[in-house]
Amino acid sequence: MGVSRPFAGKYGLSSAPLFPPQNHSLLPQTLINRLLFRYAPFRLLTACRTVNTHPKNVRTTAETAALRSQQVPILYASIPVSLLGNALIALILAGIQSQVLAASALLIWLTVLGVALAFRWLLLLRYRKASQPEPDLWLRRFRLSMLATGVAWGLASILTFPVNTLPHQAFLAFAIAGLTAGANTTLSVDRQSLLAFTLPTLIGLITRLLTAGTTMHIAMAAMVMLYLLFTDMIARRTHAAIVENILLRHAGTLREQALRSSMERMKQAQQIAHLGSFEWDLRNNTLQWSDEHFRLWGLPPHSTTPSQALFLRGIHPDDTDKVAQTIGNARRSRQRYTLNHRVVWPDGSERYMQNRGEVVTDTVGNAVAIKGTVQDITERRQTEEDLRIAAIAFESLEGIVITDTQKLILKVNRAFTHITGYSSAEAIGNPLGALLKSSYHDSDFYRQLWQTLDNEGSWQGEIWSSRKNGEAFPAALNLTSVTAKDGVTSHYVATFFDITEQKKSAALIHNLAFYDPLTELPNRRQMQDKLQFALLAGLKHHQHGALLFIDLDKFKELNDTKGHHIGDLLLVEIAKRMKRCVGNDDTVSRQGGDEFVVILTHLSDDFDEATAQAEQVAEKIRDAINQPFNLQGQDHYSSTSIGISLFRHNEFSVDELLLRADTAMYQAKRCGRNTIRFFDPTTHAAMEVRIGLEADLRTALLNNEFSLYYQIQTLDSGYITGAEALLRWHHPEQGLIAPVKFIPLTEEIGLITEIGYWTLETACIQLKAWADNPATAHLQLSVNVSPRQFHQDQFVEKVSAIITNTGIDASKLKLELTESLVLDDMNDTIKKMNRLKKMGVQFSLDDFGTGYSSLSYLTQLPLDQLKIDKSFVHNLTLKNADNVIVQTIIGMAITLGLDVIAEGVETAEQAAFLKANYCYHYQGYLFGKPVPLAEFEAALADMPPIKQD
Ligand SMILES: Nc1nc2c(ncn2[C@@H]2O[C@H](COP(=O)(O)O[C@H]3[C@@H](O)[C@H](n4cnc5c(=O)[nH]c(N)nc54)O[C@@H]3COP(=O)(O)O)[C@@H](O)[C@H]2O)c(=O)[nH]1
Repeated sequence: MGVSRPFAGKYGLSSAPLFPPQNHSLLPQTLINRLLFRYAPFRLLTACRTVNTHPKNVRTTAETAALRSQQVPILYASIPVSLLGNALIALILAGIQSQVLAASALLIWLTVLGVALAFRWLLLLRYRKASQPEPDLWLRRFRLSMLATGVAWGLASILTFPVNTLPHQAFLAFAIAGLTAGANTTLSVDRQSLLAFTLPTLIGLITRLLTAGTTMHIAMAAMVMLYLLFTDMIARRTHAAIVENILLRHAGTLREQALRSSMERMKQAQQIAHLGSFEWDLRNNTLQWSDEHFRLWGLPPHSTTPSQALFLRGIHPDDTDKVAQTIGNARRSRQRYTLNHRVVWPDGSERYMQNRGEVVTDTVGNAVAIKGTVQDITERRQTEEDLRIAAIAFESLEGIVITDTQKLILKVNRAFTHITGYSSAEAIGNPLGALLKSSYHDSDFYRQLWQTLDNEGSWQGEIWSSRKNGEAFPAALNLTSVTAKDGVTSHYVATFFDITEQKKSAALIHNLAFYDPLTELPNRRQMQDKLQFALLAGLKHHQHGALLFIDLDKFKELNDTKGHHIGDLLLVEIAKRMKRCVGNDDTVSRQGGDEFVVILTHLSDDFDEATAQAEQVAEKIRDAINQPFNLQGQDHYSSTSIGISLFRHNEFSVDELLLRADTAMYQAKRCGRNTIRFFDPTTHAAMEVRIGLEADLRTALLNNEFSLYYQIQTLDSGYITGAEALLRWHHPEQGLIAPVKFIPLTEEIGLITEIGYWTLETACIQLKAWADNPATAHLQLSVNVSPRQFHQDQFVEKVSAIITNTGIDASKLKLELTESLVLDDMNDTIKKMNRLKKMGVQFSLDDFGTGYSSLSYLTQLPLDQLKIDKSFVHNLTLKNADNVIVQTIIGMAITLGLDVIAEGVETAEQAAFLKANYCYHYQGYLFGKPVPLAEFEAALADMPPIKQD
């Protein structure tokens, strides 16, 4: 089978016959070849399977398949018409031939033909039913059916050939010629089918004509053969044209499909690459956009007609000028351009585009179009940005190491080199584990580290690593495994900081927080922690511990006289000596100032023995501190007061213990310093009361809880000369509290000055009130002054201010001073008294007789009165010694020209004795107890003053 030359050339097919004749010059041989090779029934039946391997006549399998798929339906579609034609011709032929032939012969032939046609009919039915008919198979079946039909028609020439009637013979030949002519048109789509039909049909006729033997018959046979030859030639041309047509259509379809799929692929590729294309025809200002271009502008493909306005509308306003300028320049210069700009989608989101274009020119160089592409580079930009940030981050101050899955180093950053000393080249390829190794951790540590990393994907912690120079350094390390999308670990990343400085700072902070910077001893906080530990867990069962509260005696004086730097030197030396006095398990701490606390642990189970042990250590400390100190070349002697409190497992809280030791220390101070005292519960109770009172006292003045009571001072005649103002504290819970219970405390805590001025001012206000009333204008008021208040620098000024402010007659104010006050600093006392004296203030020496009571100092003081202490008055007439003392005091007063008053006069006998001994001025319960103002004034009214002679 061949195809036409042009077609074959175009499609690589050959028009050469499948079995070309070997020698064209030999006509009989050619004929034989044709008959044997080209027209042999066997050849016909197998032709569709034959593969032509001739290089110039190669038809692709696809083309063959396409040909088959076109041929078979055409052939089967021709069956109904063909059957009808066959049946009609057969019946007409049988009708005509029956005139001259036996019916039996015709019947046989008709039956044979009927079977062949029925076979074709059934074949058609089965073909129609086949869901996916296999073209080769159905073609072979078709050809077989045509061969059967051809044989049946060939038999017609043998069985229905009338021997004697030429017209009937001619009719037969005419019918067969018509039949084959019809087949030539319907079967030329497949030459094999055509030949399968025509050859047996005509060979039957030719054979019958030749066997008739007449010249006419031989001529007819020759004519039939010529007919066969020419119809075959026509059939070949028709067939070639049909095949070419089919293959052309097939090739066209293929090209179209290829083009379509190529277009589709390009569209997909553009969509995947976010690459749109455009063409701008400058002559008519029209734009063509690809689907993707629309999408890049945030629009559905071809939802609108692309235009310059649409293009510019999509550009970010800030980029419009740049875009217009770049494209304008390209248009003028005919140059290609590339520019990046933003596009704002209708929903407001922004995308980054890369726009490339080139100018198309006509033959004379005029710009006629701009073609180009637009690509969404938002993700790429983001990735580039991420990479840039990652690169910056990689070069952070943190050491970074990236390893492969074998934990072999792939990459390190500059900080890594800076910290470890290893260059990138030295590190890469080495195991990370080797870098992390140091003698600070055992193998278990590293095993757990890698295990945690493998199991949990990360490890964080502090690790000691080594630098290149062998120096170990602490690092805060973070190990993380990097997993790919499939969850498989692809890398490990180690980030670390050198925390050497942090560690140093932390140690410094710790020292500052827990140690006293001067002595380097544990400070109060650490002492409390240690004490807490000793109480909870530090002591074995039943074992005792002891807390020593140590306060230096007169340290303030050293500080004040020699300066703080000398005081600091002493504290440092004392800390050293103390440390030498205790065991390794014991703690010496500095509380602040000159206070130290020592915790002794592991003392005996036996209380007495533990007491002895603690006392022994305390004495050792006291003795050590009693040794002279050399402070900048000068000897200094110091002493301490030590309070001790013993404790056992969790018996007391830290605060309780400290309070106990402090109380004991306070006791030691009161016992004359350089003393050791153990905590005594009685003292403690007193201390607790004292502490409570102290707290209350601090708010008493503010809360107006103080008042003055007044006690009459009278002459023997009953003339009331005045009163002594005595302070009273109305405690909100405890009621009235006597001065003996709180005055000493106010002196200790320094509140006495403030309270003293309140007393003085209140008394002066009262004096002024009395002065304004003629009935009381003569009254004097005695006010007690505490030593601390009197020795205050501003005492005189303050008293003066009160006198001035209240507007009293200063001579009506009598300040009572004690002997101890006066003797404490005689010079200062005399100066102050003289200054006040000049204002008119009077002075009485209180509690006289209980102290020094020396004439020598009395003469130096500007006194007005001596007040005989009530302790002597109490035993008057009962105790001769007191009688003598009182008589002596009265004598001294008379000698010095001073007034004398006796206090504590409770009985008439006492008053009589005093009067008999020339003391005419009294104060005591006999005349009146200290009472509130109203009572005092009522008593005044009841006891009208008796005029003195
Ligand atoms: N610095 C200040 N000291 C003050 C002030 N007010 C009082 N005091 C001192 O408190 C001490 C006790 O005083 P008080 O309890 O008020 O006792 C006084 C009298 O009540 C008591 N007195 C007087 N007469 C008798 C008596 O016949 N019998 C007796 N048993 N006691 C009597 O004497 C105290 C007065 O003493 P004195 O001041 O020494 O004259 C006492 O030391 C007060 O000084 C104050 O405001 N400031």
